[in-house]
Amino acid sequence: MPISPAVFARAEAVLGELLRFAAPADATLSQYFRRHGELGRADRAFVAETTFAVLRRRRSLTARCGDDVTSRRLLLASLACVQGLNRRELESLLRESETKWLAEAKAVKLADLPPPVRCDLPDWLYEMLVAQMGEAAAEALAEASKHSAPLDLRVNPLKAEREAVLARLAEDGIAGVATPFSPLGIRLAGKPALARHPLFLDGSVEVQDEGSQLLGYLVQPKRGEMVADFCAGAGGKTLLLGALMRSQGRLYAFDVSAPRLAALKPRLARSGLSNVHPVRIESERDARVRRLAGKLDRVLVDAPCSGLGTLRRNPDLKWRQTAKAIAELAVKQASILAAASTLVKPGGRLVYATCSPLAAENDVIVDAFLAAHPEFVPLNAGEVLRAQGIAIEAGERLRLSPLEQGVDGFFAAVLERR
Ligand SMILES: C[S@@+](CC[C@H](N)C(=O)[O-])C[C@H]1O[C@@H](n2cnc3c(N)ncnc32)[C@H](O)[C@@H]1O
Repeated sequence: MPISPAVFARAEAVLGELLRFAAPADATLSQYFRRHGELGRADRAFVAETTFAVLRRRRSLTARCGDDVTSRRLLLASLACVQGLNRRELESLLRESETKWLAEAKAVKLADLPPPVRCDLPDWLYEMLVAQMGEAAAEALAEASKHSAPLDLRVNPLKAEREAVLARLAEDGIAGVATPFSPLGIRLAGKPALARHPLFLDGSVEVQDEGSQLLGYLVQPKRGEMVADFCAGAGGKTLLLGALMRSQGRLYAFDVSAPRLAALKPRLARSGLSNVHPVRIESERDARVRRLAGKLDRVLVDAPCSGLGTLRRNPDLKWRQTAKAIAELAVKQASILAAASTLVKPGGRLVYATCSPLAAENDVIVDAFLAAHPEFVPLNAGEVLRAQGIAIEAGERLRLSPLEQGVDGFFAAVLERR
């Protein structure tokens, strides 16, 4: 089917909005779709996929476009050079005057472009990654981060078993397999709309990247324990922690954002959990936090971070983040980790995690914390996971990436109070 010029024009309009970077790309896209209810499912998918494809490779596509960089040309260059559509497939869209330009765009060799351009990273981020892991690894990570992520589900063990969920999904024509690491994960082959599926509505499954699921296993909460998810947000990890506790004990879901905690409410209702206590706090030094000092068995700090480990889902982040923002985040991360650590009782566990590959947000924060808090000692993250039957190659600190494990980029350190 030739691409309809009308749908292409929609993609052009959306890309124009996205490239202003006024808001997160997924929010801008959802708002556009809400304003344009007349767009069907296939058209929405085309708009979403083609515009995100440009965000993933904005810098190399810009280089291909030459002097005249427009949303239209970026989209055409992406369709031709990345998605590999030929002249005939693009016939319905191409203007006479564009054929020579497109041939030139296609002739550009990625290998001839400067490394940050061919990696589709801003200079500052490319340099940070190279300083940390070397050129080859930075380039490989950048490449793996340009692919779209699969849709992962997590089975809610209070409501269902993974095998039964897989069988039910297959009956409904939804192909999926068990994830290699998380005992509760399912990786779907496509991206079906699940919001109205009975398994989603009755809380048997939630959408959660496998990497995010593994962080719950690092916390490893037990029934009846006192636990806090310090930066709970909309509760992706809270729900797993609550289920691992078999809905027994007390699980505080702290966050400074009321809208995010509000988004946790319907998910909690579906999950069947009754041990979760969402609490909006003013800051990490809130009196409601201080009151729990020394009382908790496990605390997860899923710190606010650059999100640069989630570029497969949020490719706009690499263009919206700045080195200055990373430095500011680091100050916040250190402060949250220090405050959260005061809740942990002797023998209790503290897990610090981010969805960023940057040492500045990860090892630097944990190293400084350990230096200032000799009462905490590191546990080996790989051993913690393997002791639960999760066969993963990991050392003291967990480092997950789209390149190595095919999941979002996560970092986690497991600490124990003596
Ligand atoms: C990485 S997100 C959490 C994602 C969530 N844990 C999940 O799995 O869906 C970080 C969260 O930290 C929250 N946050 C920011 N500053 C905070 C603070 N000082 N104390 C607690 N939470 C904070 C943000 O509102 C955001 O929801």
